[in-house]
Amino acid sequence: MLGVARMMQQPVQPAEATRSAVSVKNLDIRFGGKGAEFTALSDVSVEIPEGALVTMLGPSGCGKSTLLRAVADLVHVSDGSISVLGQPPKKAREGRDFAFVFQEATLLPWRSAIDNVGLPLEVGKHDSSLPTADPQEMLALVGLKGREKALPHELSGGMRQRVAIARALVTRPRILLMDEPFGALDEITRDKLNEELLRLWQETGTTILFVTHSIPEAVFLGEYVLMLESLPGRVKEFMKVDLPHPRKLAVRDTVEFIRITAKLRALLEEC
Ligand SMILES: Nc1ncnc2c1ncn2[C@@H]1O[C@H](COP(=O)(O)OP(=O)(O)OP(=O)(O)O)[C@@H](O)[C@H]1O
Repeated sequence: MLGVARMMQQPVQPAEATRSAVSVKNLDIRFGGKGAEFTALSDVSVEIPEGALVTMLGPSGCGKSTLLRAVADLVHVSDGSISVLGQPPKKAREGRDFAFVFQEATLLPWRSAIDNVGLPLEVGKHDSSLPTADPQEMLALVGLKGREKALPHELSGGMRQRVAIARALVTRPRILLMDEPFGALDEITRDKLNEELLRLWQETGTTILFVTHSIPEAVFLGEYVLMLESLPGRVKEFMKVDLPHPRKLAVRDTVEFIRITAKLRALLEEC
């Protein structure tokens, strides 16, 4: 019966279907051994269009990070499937098709900003077929031109996170997976980085999957918002954000922005 229901369920799709960067079909993720099994994600289906910036919202523990980690081949898929640019996540990882940015910048404290950015290139330097970008250019792209030689402790939290983003971009990933990357930053820095991320997204054309706890951040950044509900984690909503680009922070004062955030807040309360 479950199988029939699953076959009938269609993946949640954006209004204008384009090529998918990430295709998730009937995904189940369970943790723990037999008898102590916990279902983190159940029957999750979603299509992330190539080049889209999709923000992910949902109550704590609903499985946002688990979904991101499954796309990155860091979590075992119990049932269903994930396809990243038409291949299994493991293949996409080997081809460096995606990069991950975490809440903490996790820079090597003894390496300068430029050497931290260049680190992924050292790891894959034996394989000349892998795409690379110039670390200096990537630092300039995130607004850190002139700070190449600075050590992580000489940079602010926001600057360290920019270094982490530059490091993620240095392998020219087609997909950027971001797990609450600005969650630990103060509001002013976060606002600034939000605007910069939108600029980066438009300049690079990278597909971005971005986890956040902030509804305004999800709406400001998102071309689409994916909302998960909890226990077990399921898709609650996949919504297009109809706000024009390029977006500036002032868009948050518009009636349309307030309407969208109110709608999402109401949905979140149901989760
Ligand atoms: N490796 C693991 N082993 C066992 N349970 C896990 C593991 N990873 C995650 N979980 C569980 O899966 C559920 C989803 O966790 P996840 O971190 O994905 O949620 P989240 O939505 O990202 O939460 P938050 O918003 O609080 O960061 C939680 O109940 C968590 O305890």
